[in-house]
Amino acid sequence: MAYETILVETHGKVGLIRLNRPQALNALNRQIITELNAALDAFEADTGIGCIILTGSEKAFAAGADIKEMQDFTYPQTYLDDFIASWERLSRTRKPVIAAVAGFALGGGCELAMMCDFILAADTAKFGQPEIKLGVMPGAGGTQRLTRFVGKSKAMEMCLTGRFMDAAEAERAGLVSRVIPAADLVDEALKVAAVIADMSRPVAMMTKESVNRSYETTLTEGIRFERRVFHSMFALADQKEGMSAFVEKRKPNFGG
Ligand SMILES: CC(C)=CC(=O)SCCNC(=O)CCNC(=O)[C@H](O)C(C)(C)COP(=O)(O)OP(=O)(O)OC[C@H]1O[C@@H](n2cnc3c(N)ncnc32)[C@H](O)[C@@H]1OP(=O)(O)O
Repeated sequence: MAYETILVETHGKVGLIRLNRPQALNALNRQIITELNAALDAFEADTGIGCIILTGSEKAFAAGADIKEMQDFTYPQTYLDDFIASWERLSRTRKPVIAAVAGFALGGGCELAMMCDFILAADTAKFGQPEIKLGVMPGAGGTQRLTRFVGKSKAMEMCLTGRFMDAAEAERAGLVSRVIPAADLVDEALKVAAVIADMSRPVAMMTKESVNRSYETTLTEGIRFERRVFHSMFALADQKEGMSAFVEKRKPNFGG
């Protein structure tokens, strides 16, 4: 597929997807979501890729859903088309996905970042759910994921006032895993992604699935799920390789 609104690169075992509609601060229209989903499908199918990075530009990760495209939508159209459902493709990605966020991550942009497995933020990053200022509310998981990440009080304040959170506040609140100088963001994300991509592929994917399960089940069920998946890892050659490498004082070479 030829892409017009995203740039796609591979760096060794890492797939990099860059949102690229600079004239609209990466506002998320149908085309950009369709292309993002196609790139995710391609990286998932590529056995050479072990980790994916989603990033934007220096000014904007994404300034939200495309307001100019949305402004004339009607209720029957949004319902019948199940508007936004296709965005969830990102959250169903089985390989690990890192969001590398610089500049604005607003509305659907913040929601897209939260669908990734963790967020590395540039010191320029600004997160917000300003939909209320447009007469709507978040529709791509903002009220749910933001609340789980930063707690009810902060999520409620952000969704009800549209206030932006800077990178330092986002780190304190647990929305992002780390803040990085803007100039180093993508290089650092590539380094982190390369570390993940060198791990056992099935173990990384099962670890992702297990951490995500904690958001969807009770503690007892989550612990049971984790233990069963953990047991299954002893069927993997990578478990033998990882533990032998430790005992033999060498670097493991995981085959996946
Ligand atoms: C997922 C769901 C269901 C909902 C949503 O996501 S709703 C959208 C939520 N996001 C927003 O409300 C943010 C809207 N944008 C802004 O508030 C500002 O653009 C800004 C604060 C991010 C940046 O302001 P700045 O003054 O630096 O830049 P602008 O001149 O305002 O923007 C440049 C250029 O980009 C267009 N733009 C920006 N955001 C969007 C958007 N979400 N949809 C469509 N277009 C957007 C903006 O109109 C301008 O283009 P023009 O010069 O051609 O008007």
